[in-house]
Amino acid sequence: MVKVERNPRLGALGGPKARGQSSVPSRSGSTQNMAANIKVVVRVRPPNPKEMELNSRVVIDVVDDRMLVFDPKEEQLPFYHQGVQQPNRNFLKRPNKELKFVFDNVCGVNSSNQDVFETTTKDILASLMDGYNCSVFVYGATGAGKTFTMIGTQENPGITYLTMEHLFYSMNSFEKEREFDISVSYIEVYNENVFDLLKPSKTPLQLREDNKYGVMVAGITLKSIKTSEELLSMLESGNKNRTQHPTDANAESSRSHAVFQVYITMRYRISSQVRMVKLSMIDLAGSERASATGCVGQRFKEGANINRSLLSLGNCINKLADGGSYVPYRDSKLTRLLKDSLGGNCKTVMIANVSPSSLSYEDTYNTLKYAARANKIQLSIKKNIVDGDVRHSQYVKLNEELKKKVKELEAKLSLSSLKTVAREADLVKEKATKDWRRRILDEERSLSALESQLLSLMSCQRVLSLRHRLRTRAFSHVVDLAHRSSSDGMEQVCTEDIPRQERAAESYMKQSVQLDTKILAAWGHYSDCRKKMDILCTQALANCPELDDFVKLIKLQSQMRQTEAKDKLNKKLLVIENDEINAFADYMCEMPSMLKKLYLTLKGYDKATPALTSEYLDIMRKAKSAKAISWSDDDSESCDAHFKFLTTLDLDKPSSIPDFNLTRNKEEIINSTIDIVTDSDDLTDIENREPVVDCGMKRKGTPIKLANNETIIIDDSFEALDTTRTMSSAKKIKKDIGDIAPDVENYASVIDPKDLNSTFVLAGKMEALKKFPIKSEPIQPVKKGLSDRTNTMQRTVTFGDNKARPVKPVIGKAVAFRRPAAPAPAQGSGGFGSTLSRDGTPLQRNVQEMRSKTNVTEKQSVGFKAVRARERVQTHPYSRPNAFSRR
Ligand SMILES: Nc1ncnc2c1ncn2[C@@H]1O[C@H](COP(=O)(O)OP(=O)(O)OP(=O)(O)O)[C@@H](O)[C@H]1O
Repeated sequence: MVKVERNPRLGALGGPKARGQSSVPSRSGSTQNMAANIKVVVRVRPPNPKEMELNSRVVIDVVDDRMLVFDPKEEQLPFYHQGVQQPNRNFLKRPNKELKFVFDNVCGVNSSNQDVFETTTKDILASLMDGYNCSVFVYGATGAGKTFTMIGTQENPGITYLTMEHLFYSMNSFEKEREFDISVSYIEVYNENVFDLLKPSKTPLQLREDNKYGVMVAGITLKSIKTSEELLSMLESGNKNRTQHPTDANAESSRSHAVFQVYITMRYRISSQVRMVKLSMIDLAGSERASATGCVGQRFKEGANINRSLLSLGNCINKLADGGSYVPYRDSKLTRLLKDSLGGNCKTVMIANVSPSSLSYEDTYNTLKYAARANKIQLSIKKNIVDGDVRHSQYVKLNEELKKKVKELEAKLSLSSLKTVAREADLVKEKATKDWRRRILDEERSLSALESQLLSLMSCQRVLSLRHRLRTRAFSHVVDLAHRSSSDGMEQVCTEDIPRQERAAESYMKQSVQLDTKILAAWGHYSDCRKKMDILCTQALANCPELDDFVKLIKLQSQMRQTEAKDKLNKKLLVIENDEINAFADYMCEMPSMLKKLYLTLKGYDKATPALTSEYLDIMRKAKSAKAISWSDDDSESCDAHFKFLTTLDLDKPSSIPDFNLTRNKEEIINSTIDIVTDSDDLTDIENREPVVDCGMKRKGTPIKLANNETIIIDDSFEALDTTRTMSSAKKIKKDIGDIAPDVENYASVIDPKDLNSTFVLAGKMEALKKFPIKSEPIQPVKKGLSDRTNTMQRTVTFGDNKARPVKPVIGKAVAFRRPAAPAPAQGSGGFGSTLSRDGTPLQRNVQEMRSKTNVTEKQSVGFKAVRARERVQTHPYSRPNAFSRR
């Protein structure tokens, strides 16, 4: 069976003429696409001496200029056996393939390079001059005659020379109408490296691929030539640089693929049309079998690389012939270089060189197969024309495009510069914001430190104030107990505590003054810092409004610090108050049972009068009700000023520790004298009375610190005379009232006569004064109170000499706390806490004696009785807390 490989182009186009007709020269200047196949020409070289020597069989039978038969049937002589012709002479012999191939041209063994040129590049030269890229490459096994075909010899130049010669001839013929510019390059691909043959270098050149210009060799040398002779000498020198080594198959075997390229620029003189075309002429290295070439070492490696690149070429041809979408051009440098020739915008001629000898049977067969496959490759080619007019219009268009692009770029640039400016502005703004933040934070740190210090001092102030309040309360109670107790032991116990309390009060005064001073100083610093901070925040917000949240946060932090400090303080106050309440609760629990015992004892002795019983029952009733817990939902408005002071930390307006006994300022106290409020005559209902509240009015039993550092306690049973007069006037008074005020002498002996603020005691003055007619001058209303000394009631007392003298009577009795300093009498000077009066007699007895001395009537002694009654009542433990709780 004969296998026939048909060229499909034949049927479709009807021969070379049909293809030539498809090439329509353009006058319009526009590019025209054209579909064409690769032109495949097979050249069969003559048998070389070796083949002839070995008498190898001829496996190529060239039928005509387009057809050949591979491995044709051999002509067999008839074989007769016993006169009978036998069908097969040699049974073991492989049957011939007898494959018929039809190509665009087949050049037989007798064909010259000129013949090959005529059938190959001469045709495509017309296309080249018409504006098409053209490509010629020779393919075949080693020693098949590729280089001979391409380059040739001196006597028989190859198609490169012939083509170029013809090209120059054509150029000359077109010289009148076109201008030509021609330059050439010559490179080789050796071991997958590209080298420049016109400028030999060991450094390989790199391939670059561009969508518009296709594959390009970077750094390639382009030589301008004017004549074919120039080309010939150039090819000669280039070939000398080409890598060639002798092999068993070829004495001058080319070990590289050589690519000769001609770049032609044609400018039409009339139309200004420009056509830029490229002619590529490629002499491939031959495929080889190691067994045939006998290559080892470097040659073997070369052969492997050659085969690899040719294999890639074969793959590309197969893919292109099959119409595959992906063609593996990038598999090798060779296929990358031939990409344009095989599948791009190029008219391509493939010359397949084969040996006619059966020694190259396989190579020839493969070459023919590849050639037949390549013949199927459909190319889409177009003219590379740039019309002169078009060029002008294109220039205009290009110019406009470029202008547009310039504008775009300028816009981008200005936008970018705007952005840069904006970014710079942002940076400046950011820096300013950061700066403000830093400044605020620095100021905040200082403010926070001062604030913490101030809060700490104020907290200390509050705690101190509370402690003092509690201490004073307890002290008052002790004093009451001491003063009213009928038990000497109790009085002794209480009075022993007095000096300590006195020292504590003094210490408190000092501490409070120190604290006030410190707070005032700290507040000054804090206030300054806060003002600075406020100014800073205002400025920051004016410059950077976005700092609003930050400033709010800073202020919030300050408020939080205050709240935390207040919480801490309140907890502390609560603990202190709680301890106090617990102590008082214990006291509360014990007292009723004791009272009950005492009452029952008295009752047992039949000493419990109805009034006493009534009082007892009343007290017990109150005790029961006091035990009951009552919840108060009163808000802070019902709290006293001291409580408010304790529980608030006002950084806007720091306040001094208010004296819950003396609400006036210290200076006022110092400059004032004392008005003593008395319970008047009837003291039986003492518990039902309103307690003395502030405004300087002193409750009985309240210790009062005088300006001369004396502390007195008020007793309501006598009148005390506060005087700012000299001692002489005091003595005068004493003289005037006689012996009814015996302790004046005693007391006066221990006070500084020069101290006009000294207070002395006129015991029993009330009774004494009653003996004398007193002319009251009710001109000015009586005003009790420490706040305004000038309003103190004044009386004119007419003493024994009938001379009226202004006297400033003070109701009550002021008894000095302080024990007289040496040379105080051993038996005591009658200060408070002593069981002795000023004259050394016990207080109770003193009273009795006073009564007897002054002959006070029973009616007049109501006051004394009242004292005793009050003593009984006020020893009741509930009386004091109750009184305080209502402040
Ligand atoms: N048509 C021909 N007429 C006369 N001699 C030829 C012809 N073709 C080839 N030869 C000779 O055959 C030998 C090998 O040819 P050539 O070097 O061209 O082979 P090649 O295919 O280029 O081999 P390689 O691939 O190894 O370079 C050369 O000596 C050459 O002169």
